[in-house]
Amino acid sequence: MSDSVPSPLVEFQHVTFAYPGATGDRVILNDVTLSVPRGKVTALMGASGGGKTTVLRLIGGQQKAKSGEVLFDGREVGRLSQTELYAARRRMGMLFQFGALFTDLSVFDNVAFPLREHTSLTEELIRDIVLMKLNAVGLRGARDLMPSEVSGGMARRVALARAIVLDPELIMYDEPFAGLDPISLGTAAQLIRQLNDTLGITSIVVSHDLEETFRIADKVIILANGGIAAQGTPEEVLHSTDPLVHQFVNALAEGPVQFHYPGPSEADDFGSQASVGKEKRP
Ligand SMILES: Nc1ncnc2c1ncn2[C@@H]1O[C@H](COP(=O)(O)OP(=O)(O)OP(=O)(O)O)[C@@H](O)[C@H]1O
Repeated sequence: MSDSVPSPLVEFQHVTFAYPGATGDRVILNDVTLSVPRGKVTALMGASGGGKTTVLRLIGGQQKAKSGEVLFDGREVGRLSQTELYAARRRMGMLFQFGALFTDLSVFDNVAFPLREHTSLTEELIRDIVLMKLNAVGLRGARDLMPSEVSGGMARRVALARAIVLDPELIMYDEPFAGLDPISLGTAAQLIRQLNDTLGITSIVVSHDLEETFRIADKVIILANGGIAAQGTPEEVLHSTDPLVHQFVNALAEGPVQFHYPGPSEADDFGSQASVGKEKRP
């Protein structure tokens, strides 16, 4: 059998996940099947609260699927022993929203932290690795600065250097562009693409920024209403005729994905004469 396409690094097979709620379980993912190809940049997009971060947490084993399988490199994450799970997590880098740095450690020591914590490498080797990673994000010269002395965009890059310092096979970015100005955003996006290709890693990017994300992604997965509305190349997704996807790529507030988090009706909260969002005239 010829098998030239490598197996995906991450696969979800019929995954259902719910958070317990006061009035019963709240289903966040319902029978979700998706795959993340090796060596590629996969974007995970969808309306706020749609479960994107939950997908990352299921991959990292911080949450467990209610049913279905979450596979990392062919092994079911939910069935790993504690030791195996830690070993799997060391193969994953995670960069959460603002990638908080330790404020009392220099840029260098921030990046060195995982190496000192998880390896017994000599300080000499640590120095070389840290400077190599800082070089990869263009900040070798900033090694002695404290986090309070770097800009937001630079801090993001330091956090990125720290996330790749243990040479992960998979790197998960949760909203890496949040709060960045357009120029830093473009740089950050290019950096994600470049690191993916030069380090030969697999990247998952959760993002709300359609333009930049579609530009750097090889694959786009759109989550909506607990399921997958689309998955394919950016081109395929852009031309999807699915109304959910159309709403999303055209950033429409009204459509099959509801803007409002489920809750009491406006009439319940504001009375039957409510006209929320409309200014009252004096
Ligand atoms: N620990 C928790 N306990 C209960 N509910 C949670 C918990 N974490 C998240 N949720 C709920 O699960 C849903 C999905 O959350 P998640 O963070 O995965 O969404 P998201 O797509 O990443 O959203 P955003 O784009 O706004 O970051 C949300 O409605 C949220 O309120």
